[in-house]
Amino acid sequence: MSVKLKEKSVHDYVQVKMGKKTSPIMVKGPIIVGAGPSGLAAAACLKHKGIPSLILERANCLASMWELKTYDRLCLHLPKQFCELPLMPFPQNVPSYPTKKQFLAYLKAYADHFYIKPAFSKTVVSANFDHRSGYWRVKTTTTTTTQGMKKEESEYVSQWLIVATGENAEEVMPQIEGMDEFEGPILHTSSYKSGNLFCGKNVLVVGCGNSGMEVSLDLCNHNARPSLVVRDTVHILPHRMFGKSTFGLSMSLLKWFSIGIVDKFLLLMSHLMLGDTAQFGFNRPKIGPLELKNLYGKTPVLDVGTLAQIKSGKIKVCRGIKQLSQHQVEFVDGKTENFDVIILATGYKSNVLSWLKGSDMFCEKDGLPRKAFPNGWKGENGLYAVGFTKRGLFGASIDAKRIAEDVEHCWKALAGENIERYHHKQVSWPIATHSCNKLLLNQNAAIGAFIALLLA
Ligand SMILES: Cc1cc2nc3c(=O)[nH]c(=O)nc-3n(C[C@H](O)[C@H](O)[C@H](O)COP(=O)(O)OP(=O)(O)OC[C@H]3O[C@@H](n4cnc5c(N)ncnc54)[C@H](O)[C@@H]3O)c2cc1C
Ligand SMILES: NC(=O)C1=CN([C@@H]2O[C@H](COP(=O)(O)OP(=O)(O)OC[C@H]3O[C@@H](n4cnc5c(N)ncnc54)[C@H](OP(=O)(O)O)[C@@H]3O)[C@@H](O)[C@H]2O)C=CC1
Ligand SMILES: O=C(O)C(=O)Cc1c[nH]c2ccccc12
Repeated sequence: MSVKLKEKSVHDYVQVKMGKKTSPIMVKGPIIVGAGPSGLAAAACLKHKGIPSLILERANCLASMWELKTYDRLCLHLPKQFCELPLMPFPQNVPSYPTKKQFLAYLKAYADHFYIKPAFSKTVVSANFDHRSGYWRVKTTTTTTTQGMKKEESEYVSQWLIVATGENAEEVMPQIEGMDEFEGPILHTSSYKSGNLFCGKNVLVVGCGNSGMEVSLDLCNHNARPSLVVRDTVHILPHRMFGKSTFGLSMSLLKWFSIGIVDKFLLLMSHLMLGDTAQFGFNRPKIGPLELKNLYGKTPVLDVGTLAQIKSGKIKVCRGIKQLSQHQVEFVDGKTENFDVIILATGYKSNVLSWLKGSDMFCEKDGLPRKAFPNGWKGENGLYAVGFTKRGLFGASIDAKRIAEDVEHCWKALAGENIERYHHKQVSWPIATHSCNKLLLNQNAAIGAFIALLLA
């Protein structure tokens, strides 16, 4: 059964002032942290089941990682059917590998379709489960610049908390000896837009994941002189094989063959199509590409033309960095070279541990769920995680569907006890006198204040 609810925006939530203290904002349905693809997918799956939710987002736009932290030439590496969110496919006129702009347009249409209206500029700074009340208490700060810098603090309360802040929430900024002495700019790929700013410059790109490889190619196409730091082993695969996407082909093969066999096939094809990558400085890991992704989440590089530029000598490959000085970089093999700019393509990390308190669902080492895929989505006390599977957008969609189903069980229990009253007596929804809730919850201000008192 799905329960139709009146649409609500964050402005409809009740906030009660009690003296100087602002009362918590009671949220109907789950609080979702993050308005990226994962948060949107979770909100849409819930909405589809008639369950409202509230997304808290630190940026002032949807999918801020895609909007603000990606380079101009970025396209999805995987075909669109592996990147669509639940319940709404990409439009047919979008190409197989959507551009960043097309992907963002799809996400906007998705949010509009499901009437998802996140609360923007709300950075979640802490989330605690209150065992007394059985509710999650989520604190945010808002920084507004309209009347100078103004910091506002708010608290939101719900019995469900869905973490959707992503595997790429913060940049990994390595500490390299002599970094302070280097006189040129040092930037992370999250602030790199295009090679046109670097024409004629010697640029060192640190890190050879998909970002580092593609940024090196972009620099090359804009007549900069890139060098790429490769400190460890990496799998490079052709982006396409037999006119099909390597990823899509692998997924089809995995239906029939073991991961070991598919990996052997991928390595053979890669050798035939790209040659021995070790000759160009890319030693392959001992574990095959799909197995490595599966076990450790390390994504193989899907080559979109970088290797050809390396073969032609337009992009140089260097070993790990030993230290930096004013203009120079010394590598671990003793070589030194002058550079104008350093671009850190050193990846990203989760930020969950910095704000989620009192839960051991996430591992202290990497801020990802402790339980391996496909079980990482569910924690204790109404806590969920979406988009931490190391399986890209496809993994996020799987999580979102599971979470919505799980919340629905509890929501239905709620509905079962209140549906009669909702329909016949026209009271506001939900009035929670049910097994999942430990508190009476209404959106009316007086009860809001009462709960605020309990929580204080
Ligand atoms: C360059 C790049 C390209 C990629 N391409 C692909 C691809 O082609 N296919 C694929 O499947 N995957 C791809 N990925 C993987 C990527 O992780 C997903 O595409 C996707 O963005 C993940 O969505 P998400 O919502 O989990 O995280 P994000 O998109 O990172 O969204 C998380 C949101 O949470 C917000 N947030 C973080 N902390 C807080 C806080 N404390 N309070 C409030 N809000 C907060 C952030 O501002 C952000 O808007 C790519 C990743 C990168 C970096
Ligand atoms: N079009 C697309 O679909 C694209 C997708 N992506 C995805 O975005 C995610 C992030 O990718 P990306 O930004 O490349 O990050 P990754 O984490 O995939 O790669 C980071 C790279 O930096 C290296 N590195 C880290 N620290 C250092 C250091 N101190 N010195 C030298 N090298 C270092 C890592 O090496 P090591 O392995 O040794 O730690 C690794 O090669 C991935 O999932 C990727 O697939 C990215 C770009 C395009
Ligand atoms: O871009 C990413 O990081 C992704 O997670 C997408 C992805 C999931 N599984 C893969 C296997 C090979 C290449 C990319 C991916």
